[in-house]
Amino acid sequence: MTNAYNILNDPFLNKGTAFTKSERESLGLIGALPAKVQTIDEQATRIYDQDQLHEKGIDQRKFLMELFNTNRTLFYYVIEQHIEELMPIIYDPVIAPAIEEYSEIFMKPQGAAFLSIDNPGEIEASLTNAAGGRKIKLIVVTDGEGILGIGDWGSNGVNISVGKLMVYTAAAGIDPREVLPIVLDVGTDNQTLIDDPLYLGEKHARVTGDKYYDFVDKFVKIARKVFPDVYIHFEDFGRDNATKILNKYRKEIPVFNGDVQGTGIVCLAGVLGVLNISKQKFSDQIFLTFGAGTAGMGIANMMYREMLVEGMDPEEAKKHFYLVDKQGLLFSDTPGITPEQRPFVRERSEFVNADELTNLEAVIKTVHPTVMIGTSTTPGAFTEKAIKEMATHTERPIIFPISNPTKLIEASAEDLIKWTDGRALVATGVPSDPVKYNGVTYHIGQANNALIYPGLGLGVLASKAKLVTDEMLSAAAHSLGGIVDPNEKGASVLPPISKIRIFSDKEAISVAQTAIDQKLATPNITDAKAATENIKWIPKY
Ligand SMILES: NC(=O)c1ccc[n+]([C@@H]2O[C@H](COP(=O)([O-])OP(=O)(O)OC[C@H]3O[C@@H](n4cnc5c(N)ncnc54)[C@H](O)[C@@H]3O)[C@@H](O)[C@H]2O)c1
Ligand SMILES: O=C(O)C[C@H](O)C(=O)O
Ligand SMILES: [Mn+2]
Repeated sequence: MTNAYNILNDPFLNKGTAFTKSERESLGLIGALPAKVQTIDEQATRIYDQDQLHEKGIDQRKFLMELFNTNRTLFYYVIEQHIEELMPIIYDPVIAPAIEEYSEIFMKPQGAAFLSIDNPGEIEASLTNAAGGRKIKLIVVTDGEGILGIGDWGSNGVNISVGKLMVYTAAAGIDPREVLPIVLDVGTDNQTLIDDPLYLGEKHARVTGDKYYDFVDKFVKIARKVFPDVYIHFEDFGRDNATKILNKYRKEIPVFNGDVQGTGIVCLAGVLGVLNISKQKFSDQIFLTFGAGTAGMGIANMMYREMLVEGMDPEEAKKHFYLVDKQGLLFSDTPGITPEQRPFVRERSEFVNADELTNLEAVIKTVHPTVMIGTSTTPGAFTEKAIKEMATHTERPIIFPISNPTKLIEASAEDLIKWTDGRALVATGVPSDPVKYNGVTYHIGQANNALIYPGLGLGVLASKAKLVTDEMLSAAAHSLGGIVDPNEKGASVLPPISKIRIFSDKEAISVAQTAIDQKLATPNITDAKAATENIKWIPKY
């Protein structure tokens, strides 16, 4: 192939119409492009205008993916110029149909590595091939079992790895040449995919048990061998595996789970944001977790640790938590308690009406939560009656319905504001428009782990941290304050996506500093700010 062909088809080298006259001469591109030499701004305007012509989000996404495949610099330039508008297109919520229809709309593998449990001997070659000689520092990996709240999407789930990595670069300037999206294809229990003649993954039931864990372990070991010091972000694993896998590796290598830890950090940051507005105390809060799965328990643990950091006795702190799942309030004798739920379950003897606590409303009436977080994948579960009940016992109810995508949200921000007469402090997992109520415009924070994992990652990579500790996670959560003015009427409980570059930087520095303080950073890294600045990638030619 000619040089021109190779360059114009390499998303890391291609500048398209922005190649200058002299570059065209020296690279053998003469005549391979139209005459006009454009600036990146001119290119970006053209791309943005074209993208706007598509009515549906999924079509906008397809158009942007073409750009992603051909010119990564311009792609990120456009995304950064319009981050608030385009993040929902490249990420949640439009990522959900893009995953469901992945096999149907497949065009290019987008540089991902597809690792099949049927061929564990190919892991090393697959990683090497997908990296194509690039030095990989960050991996996002999924096994596709628990994609957002939409369940098992098998190897289609690779799109969540691709999408999460896009946010890393757009939000925190992680170098896109140093990242690798991965799917562990261990089969699928989704009959729709098995029946779909176009499905591109392995067509058999999910492999479980030892064979599954051995495969995950092989992947981790080989990835760390092929890409020394690589930071591994696990995403959208199933409820039985997510925390188990995280705990297996987190004391040995730098790993992170987006759903467990990421959601925990962003919700803690949200509650801290609320308390800045309402001037209440963290240690006075009563937490109700609705949907005590991967994310729900990640959040409960993060809040619990914050109680301990504030000096509360562990047994006393536990009393601030109530878990509600399909079975109702979770008791020590409730069938089907998970290992993660076990430390937070209650005793029936604590309640005179324990047997009645089988639905959300009854639980609210009895335990009077001040904070309620929805991670149940159950749309409409926060009913008007339940919310009004909550609001009779607390002046400023803190309510975060964060199930994704949009169709699974427990209640809309608008309803929550109306039902509580503007008293609720709300954040949602998907972006929500501001709510106008009684002359006040309420800005709704997005409690999505995307707000915080990019900054955390930048801090981990900048400090070359050996591990990701609870202290680093806590630093990440605390770093988000000070951006929103809490005294403004209708203020958001979390900073807006439009400022994500600013707060990601702040967060990264705080995380890197914690790694340095904990002696987990590489010894020659002593200045968190400089280290963070040094590794940041900026989309420019
Ligand atoms: N905003 C964010 O950053 C963020 C992060 C992670 C997950 N989430 C969302 O949270 C939801 C859950 O994700 P997960 O990974 O924890 O899934 P999961 O399957 O691990 O947990 C879901 C839990 O909800 C419970 N549940 C189901 N129906 C219920 C009902 N009717 N009442 C009470 N509980 C019920 C399940 O039994 C399970 O324990 C998803 O919609 C996901 O998109 C959001
Ligand atoms: O992907 C998201 O939007 C957040 C979260 O990781 C989820 O699984 O819902
Ligand atoms: Mn997730």
